[in-house]
Amino acid sequence: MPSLEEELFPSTPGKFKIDRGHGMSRQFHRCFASTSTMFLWALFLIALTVSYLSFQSFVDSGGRYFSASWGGIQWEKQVRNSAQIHRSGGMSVLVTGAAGFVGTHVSLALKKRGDGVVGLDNFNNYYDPSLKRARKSLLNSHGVLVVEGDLNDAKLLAKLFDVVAFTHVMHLAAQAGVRYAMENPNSYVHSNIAGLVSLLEVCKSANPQPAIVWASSSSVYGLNDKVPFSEADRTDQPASLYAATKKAGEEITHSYNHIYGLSITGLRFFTVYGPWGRPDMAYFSFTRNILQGKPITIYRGKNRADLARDFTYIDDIVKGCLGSLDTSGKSTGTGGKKKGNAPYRIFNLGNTSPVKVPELVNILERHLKVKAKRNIVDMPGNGDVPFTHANISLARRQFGYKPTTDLQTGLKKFVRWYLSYYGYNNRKSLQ
Ligand SMILES: O=C(O)[C@H]1O[C@H](OP(=O)(O)OP(=O)(O)OC[C@H]2O[C@@H](n3ccc(=O)[nH]c3=O)[C@H](O)[C@@H]2O)[C@H](O)[C@@H](O)[C@H]1O
Repeated sequence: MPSLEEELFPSTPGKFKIDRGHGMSRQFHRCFASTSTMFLWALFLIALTVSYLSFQSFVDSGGRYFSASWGGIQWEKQVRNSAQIHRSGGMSVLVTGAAGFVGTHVSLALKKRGDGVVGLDNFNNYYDPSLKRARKSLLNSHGVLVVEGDLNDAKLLAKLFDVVAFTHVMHLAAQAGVRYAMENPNSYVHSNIAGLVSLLEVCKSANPQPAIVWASSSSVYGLNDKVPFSEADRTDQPASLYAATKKAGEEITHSYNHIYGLSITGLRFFTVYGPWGRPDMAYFSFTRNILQGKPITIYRGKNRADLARDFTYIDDIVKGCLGSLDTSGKSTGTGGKKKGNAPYRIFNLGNTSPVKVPELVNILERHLKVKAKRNIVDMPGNGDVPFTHANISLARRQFGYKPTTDLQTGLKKFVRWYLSYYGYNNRKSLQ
């Protein structure tokens, strides 16, 4: 006896048996056959649509399945735990760039005083990612989860805001470095422009909207030669693409403040240094080279003038970041709609006492007890500015910002950390 399927879809058309003797029955049979065919086709199409949709959602969440590590009930639980507030009046903060230099220190300080902290970092290889992994371990050991992901992953950002109603965002993720912008300009656009906008888009739609404090840079003063640099000074002459993207960030955040009522605070950091610092920065790479007996290149400005920086110790910067978070004021919008004016602030966070680069090297030599092999060259046209010097009175007035660590003291702490981190303390002599 043929099955229903065989009856409807005979293997060869010739096998289809037609009963010529019974017209009614033949019509009925034809009608039945075509209804069943349509039914099966419909089933087939539904199945096709369902499998297409589930494949699509699988691909959409590809970031999760293919490249990294977020999503799922367990992950959400970890995010919630990390964001848990342990003091009255505390905040829950999303720290972007948490495995970076400033991000690590700020995350630890927030966690230590009882705030909830969730970190986000893409662990790119601009500099040794193993240092970022070590910072991540440090954060984990203090109960701070660092989610691995990129600012441009809007789905991940939205998910984080679904899981936690962050009160604040401390946005420190960026492509840093002044001179590297000539090598890899697109990385600055990717992180400092596109990444910033991606973050602001999610923040503006969040309900409640968080207040945002973010890292701008002293480099926005560019060719400004009015000293010390005040927030009201001109910032329309950037000397590097890095500076230009940070300046663009100030304008972009202003537009989100204006349209959506996001509370924004931009912090112009002045050459931040200290333990767990960035290996691409001069104080760090000079230390490495001096210890390895390699020469260091010291740039010199016009007319053989030494370059100078308002080097600022990390602990002072952390105090400035926390002071900014504490006084940020609320965003006013909900669901992407502005409900009133929100604060828009910009502060210098510097040390107010510039030091010439050769003097920085003198201090390192004393702490390391090793002479540097100095190679002094005229500053190439690489985006550097001759000097920086912060006026910090605005931050002092607003939240009592007062740096207390001079370069001599700060570098001593950095060198102690460096020797211990890279294992020099266990060796008989410095190499
Ligand atoms: O305040 C900022 O907004 C920026 O600070 C930092 O930039 P810079 O002030 O340029 O720091 P850094 O590279 O340590 O060079 C220090 C000095 O050493 C000189 N320098 C540098 C390298 C070298 O080989 N030789 C040399 O003389 C160099 O010419 C300069 O005079 C951050 O990197 C940047 O991300 C941003 O945050």
